[in-house]
Amino acid sequence: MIEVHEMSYAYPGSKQPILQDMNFQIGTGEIFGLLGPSGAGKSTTQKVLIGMLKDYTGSVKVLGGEIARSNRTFYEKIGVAFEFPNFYMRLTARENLQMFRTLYSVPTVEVNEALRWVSLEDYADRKVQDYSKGMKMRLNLARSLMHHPQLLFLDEPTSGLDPTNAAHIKQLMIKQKEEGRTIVLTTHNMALAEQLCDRVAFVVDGKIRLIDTPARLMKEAGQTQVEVKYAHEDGSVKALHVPTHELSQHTQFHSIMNSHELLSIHSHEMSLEQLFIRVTGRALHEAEQ
Ligand SMILES: Nc1ncnc2c1ncn2[C@@H]1O[C@H](COP(=O)(O)OP(=O)(O)OP(=O)(O)O)[C@@H](O)[C@H]1O
Repeated sequence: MIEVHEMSYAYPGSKQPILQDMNFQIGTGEIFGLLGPSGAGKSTTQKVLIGMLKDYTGSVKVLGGEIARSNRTFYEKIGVAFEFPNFYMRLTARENLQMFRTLYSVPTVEVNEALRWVSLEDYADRKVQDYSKGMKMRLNLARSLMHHPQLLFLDEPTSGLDPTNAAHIKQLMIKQKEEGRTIVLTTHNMALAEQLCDRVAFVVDGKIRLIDTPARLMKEAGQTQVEVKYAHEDGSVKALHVPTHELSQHTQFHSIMNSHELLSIHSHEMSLEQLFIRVTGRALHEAEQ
């Protein structure tokens, strides 16, 4: 479905390539997650994959052909929902989708049906300018699915959604996968990646550091780890996480055990998020660095 070989990309005018020597394949029916902190290059990678940025080096084959040479029919086979959708704000959701439908030469779903997919049927006749950010995102997802694309590119598909709507969108993605579609998504959200993705790629500074299934990643990094909560000198509560097998050699752990008031100790499995920090040395969200 997608084959990327030694792909690098530099934005015009920038000296350094933003993406460097990327290699990966995505199979039909897979949900593939590009995970990484802000500025890692996830969106740029997606823009190369959808043919928006064609001046890459290396090879990028999508749906059988080199993407730099793709033609209009390619866009009838893919669906794209990026974070900032381009809607006609003064038109209603229904009018917007009707307008987008006319752009396709392939069969498209009825507008009401598309709105039902994302639970917006009751707001069909409201102007998009009066939609919340989350509603616009859902409308954008409906737009990207209207023409039954084989391949979907989603940028942060659940960001900004409340838990109910996020769960609904997750179900919609699972349904798309069950119907045989391939999904490439970007996210900062490790929980989403764990729940949805068949495989994930850790992207940092424009490079892919690791690709695997969430289950295998967690098994390999695996083991359990111990979380120690202790009282810090400044009065705050601090936490330290140590893989169980490193406990006997872990100097900081021993120092805390000997010199601080311990509030709790328990063991749990390492999350994908903690694994990301271990593998890349970087946090997914700046506040955690
Ligand atoms: N049009 C552009 N021209 C020059 N540099 C750009 C352009 N767009 C993005 N960049 C730079 O490319 C790098 C990667 O950006 P990109 O948007 O791909 O990251 P990201 O991982 O998707 O981040 P986020 O999670 O915040 O969306 C950043 O350093 C960004 O500043």
